[in-house]
Amino acid sequence: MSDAPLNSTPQTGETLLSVEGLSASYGAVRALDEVSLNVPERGLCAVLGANGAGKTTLLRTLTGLHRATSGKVRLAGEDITRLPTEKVITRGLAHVPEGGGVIIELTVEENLRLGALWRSDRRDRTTLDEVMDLFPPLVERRSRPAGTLSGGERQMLAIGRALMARPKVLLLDEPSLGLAPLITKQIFSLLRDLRDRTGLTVVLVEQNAAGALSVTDHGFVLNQGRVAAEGPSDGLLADDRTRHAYLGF
Ligand SMILES: Nc1ncnc2c1ncn2[C@@H]1O[C@H](COP(=O)(O)OP(=O)(O)OP(=O)(O)O)[C@@H](O)[C@H]1O
Repeated sequence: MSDAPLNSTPQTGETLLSVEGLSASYGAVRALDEVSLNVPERGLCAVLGANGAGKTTLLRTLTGLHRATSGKVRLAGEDITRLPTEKVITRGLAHVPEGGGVIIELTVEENLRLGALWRSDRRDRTTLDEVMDLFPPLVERRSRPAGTLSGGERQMLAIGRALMARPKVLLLDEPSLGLAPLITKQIFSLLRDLRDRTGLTVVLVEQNAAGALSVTDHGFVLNQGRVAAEGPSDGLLADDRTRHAYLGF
């Protein structure tokens, strides 16, 4: 999506994000153990698993916030495994952390502008207007402090801020956390619309496995730092063994 307008039409694509044998540890705790997965261009993928399965560590390692002990991460064919986080962002990976991380004292617009800080080009205004178009509820709240927004609106703002960097891939860590079921559903549909309208590639980390599988195309299930199952989301939803063993429903 980096140079295309935010409303360009999606087409099917090849592998955009490739993870090969990725391992990461916290001291003696091996949080990721040879994780391999491929995310296609314009894919909408879920990464699922119980508490402590390694989902957050996977996202943090992809974006250079945590160092891999071995393995490779490639974005559009380029090895980004050892790049510092700011370079990973400029290459096209944007990360919405758990809780969104918006700054409540700043206005909606100021939060959005922060997302463009790492961009090398200076088309701030175009991107701000494009992002506002994607999230109509943010337009009328543009000058209000982010602290006055509802939980769902804050999550929208966090997503919008990540889009300001014009990413190729959007990584989201548990956007449903703390949201009511109806709002969670709206955020999940919004991600799907975003992918459909802009061609963005989305990786959605979730503990709400049923909700995430109902909106994504493909799912990866982590268990104790390893990929325990993967496949089309509707297949995983129908797979009793995987659901009972790893997804808790
Ligand atoms: N800062 C840390 N220091 C030590 N161990 C950690 C740290 N962060 C995570 N871990 C451990 O690494 C493993 C993977 O944790 P991670 O947070 O990646 O899992 P998760 O699937 O995101 O879980 P959750 O859904 O609870 O966030 C767990 O065993 C966890 O206890």
